[in-house]
Amino acid sequence: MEQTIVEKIFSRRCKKDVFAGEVVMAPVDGAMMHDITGPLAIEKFYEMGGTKVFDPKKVIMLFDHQTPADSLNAAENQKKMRAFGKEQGILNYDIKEGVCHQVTLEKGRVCPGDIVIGGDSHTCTYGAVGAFATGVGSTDLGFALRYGCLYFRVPESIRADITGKFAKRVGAKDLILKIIKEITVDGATYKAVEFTGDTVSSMPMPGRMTCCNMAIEMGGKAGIVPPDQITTEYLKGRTSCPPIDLTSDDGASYLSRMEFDVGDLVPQVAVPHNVDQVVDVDKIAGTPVDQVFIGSCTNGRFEDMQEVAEVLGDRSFSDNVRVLVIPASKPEYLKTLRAGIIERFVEAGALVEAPCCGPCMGGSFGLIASGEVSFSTSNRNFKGRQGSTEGKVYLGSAATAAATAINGVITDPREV
Ligand SMILES: CC(C)[C@H](C(=O)O)[C@@H](O)C(=O)O
Ligand code: SF4
Repeated sequence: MEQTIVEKIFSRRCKKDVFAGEVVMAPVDGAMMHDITGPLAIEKFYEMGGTKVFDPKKVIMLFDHQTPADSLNAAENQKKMRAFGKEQGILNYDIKEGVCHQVTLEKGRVCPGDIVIGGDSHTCTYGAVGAFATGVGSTDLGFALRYGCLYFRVPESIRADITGKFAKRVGAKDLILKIIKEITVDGATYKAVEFTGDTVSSMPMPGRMTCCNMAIEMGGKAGIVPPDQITTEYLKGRTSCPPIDLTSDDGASYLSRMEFDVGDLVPQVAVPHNVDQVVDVDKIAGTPVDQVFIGSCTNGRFEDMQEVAEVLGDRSFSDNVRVLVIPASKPEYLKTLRAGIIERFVEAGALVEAPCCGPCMGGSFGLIASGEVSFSTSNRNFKGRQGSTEGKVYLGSAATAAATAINGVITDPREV
């Protein structure tokens, strides 16, 4: 019987043909843990009688959410994880590398066809390299650390066929916001969203990461892009993955198939307080903002920084806006630095911080007060997401964030 890419991955790893709807115990090829959910997973691991993790080489450990430790509690959690990493022989990237999902991919910890879990909902980002990757709770993570496997219900797939060429200043973030608007915040609950079509097959890795990252914002269990030459190029020099041919069969069964043409797509913005409340930028252009955050696992890569720099040119950011820029990882930070872009941002009035989650989830620094408005390149705008429950968060691309930071009001990046 013909299979989707996700069914193929589970069949390969379970060594038998499996299809959507089946519950299987599957081996995990990677387990990511960070400073927020890691400590509880460790507790669960011990509670289940664990002494040695299933394979220290398959555990990815780092701290990114509350870094450098912003409270005594965070410091204690990180201390606990450092000790566990040491005891178990796990390579711990600690606070030095940046946001978990960016780091996991750029360190070559995920191969096409892998099954990877992480104690974080945006683990679905790794679908960008053709892996099945999903966020799990700390109990599941603790179980996987102990046994190296986990129960999964093989998800049905929704296929998003995307065609056409993006207009200038329009890209992957606008596309995924448009898709979320169509599917809604729970329209893909426990489903895999497969991104295909000529727009995706020619999309560079950063855009694929942005799309897969936000699969969870539709309730998706996973997002996935069929691995191809772009994937191979990305993985080169990072890791050596066994060759694998992974595409869905023509007759594979999908829950639904959707088509999107990006040719006439305009910049999209998610307005408070849900990610599927998406409008064309002109509908809310002129809305004053207090803070602009450019960063996160969704849009904190060099390409995003480069686009901000292009939109900015030799101007300054608005005096009425606090502009926080946080490259997602050390290599992305260094690339931005070496291109002279960080210097430009600082001159223009931004505060550039070292790689971490920053204000993305309002757990660390850069919070907004009641009545304040944030424009953010991240992935969530729930009430209270970036500070006060009386604040508002708008989401959009790096280009739209840049234009907004220049004018101090939400601005169409094609018009600056
Ligand atoms: C802290 C963590 C559990 C959380 C997640 O799972 O996504 C965070 O990364 C987020 O973006 O809200
Ligand atoms: S950058 Fe934001 S969305 Fe990504 S892992 Fe950190 S808190 Fe979660």
